Amino acid sequence: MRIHVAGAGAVGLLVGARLAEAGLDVRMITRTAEQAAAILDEGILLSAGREEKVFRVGATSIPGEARNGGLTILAMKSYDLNEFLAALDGKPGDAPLLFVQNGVAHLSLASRFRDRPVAFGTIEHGARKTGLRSVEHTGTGPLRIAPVSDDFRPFIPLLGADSPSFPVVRSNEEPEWLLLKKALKNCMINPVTAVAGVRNGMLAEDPNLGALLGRLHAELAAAFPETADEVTLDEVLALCRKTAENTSSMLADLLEGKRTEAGAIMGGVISLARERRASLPTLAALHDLVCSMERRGDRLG
Ligand SMILES: NC(=O)C1=CN([C@@H]2O[C@H](COP(=O)(O)OP(=O)(O)OC[C@H]3O[C@@H](n4cnc5c(N)ncnc54)[C@H](OP(=O)(O)O)[C@@H]3O)[C@@H](O)[C@H]2O)C=CC1
Ligand SMILES: CC(C)(CO)C(=O)C(=O)O
Repeated sequence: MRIHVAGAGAVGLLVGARLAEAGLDVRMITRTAEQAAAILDEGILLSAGREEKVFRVGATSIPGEARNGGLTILAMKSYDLNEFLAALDGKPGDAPLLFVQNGVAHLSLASRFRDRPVAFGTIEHGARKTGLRSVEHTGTGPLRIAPVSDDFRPFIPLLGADSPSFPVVRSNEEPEWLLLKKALKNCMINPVTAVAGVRNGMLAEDPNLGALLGRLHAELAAAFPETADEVTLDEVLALCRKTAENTSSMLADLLEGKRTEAGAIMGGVISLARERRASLPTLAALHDLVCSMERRGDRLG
């Protein structure tokens, strides 16, 4: 089965390379023709520790190619989904879609594709894009996949890529629940690393940043008590250690002067808390700080 990976950033390149490593027929869908040409000519260069490997995959910059059969993994940022999905909207087709964005904002998109099998995934890998066709695997964790309907069959080919360096897990949880738990972790790790300008591992080492993480955790656990047993502070710290060398996706965006997913991750969770009449003052303050840093770019003043 052909797998299209739409969005060849940190996560897209990592996923594309690891699926190709498992022998799946991968084709990247990039935003620019320049990137598609680079990937086609030279393959994806994946580095993990001291190991470097090149994986030959297909590549195109034509979004409509995702209509031509196969399963499509959407690996762009949450705010870029709409533009890409416009190429599929209203077009008949039964090709499965897997969303792997952080945050909760994109959950509502599933209702636009009632004719297709849709699943939502969470990624606990660390990935850093280092060039048009190169990516560093900076931390291993599971790709969990939860289908919107109970039918997992369309996504079974992805289980074929399961390996110690790229665990792929079939989740029996509701997508809303899976994404909420991951979003809470991102609400702790991403803004703190972004504002402090540190890699993930520092949150498990620096006492002040650790205290801030603890405060955020207590606030989120009070607002979402049903997650308390599954999103423990120890688990969040374990994710920081597993991805110690990673710059979180939010910090990476600020460093590159790109738009962040503050709205999809923090904004989405703040809205969910508001519906329960719970307030998240620490998270709201971090949200404002990240938005201000994003707007000002790296300029002083
Ligand atoms: N980085 C990480 O360690 C992790 C990230 N995530 C999540 O994964 C998702 C992706 O993040 P990440 O890979 O870091 O983001 P990146 O910004 O590195 O990559 C996003 C990619 O999507 C491409 N893109 C944007 N619009 C389109 C389009 N219309 N068609 C095709 N490609 C498009 C961008 O292209 P261009 O560069 O040309 O604009 C870019 O290459 C996010 O939701 C993030 O929160 C989850 C776990 C870990
Ligand atoms: C898993 C983690 C925390 C890796 O940095 C991530 O999801 C992100 O950076 O957005």
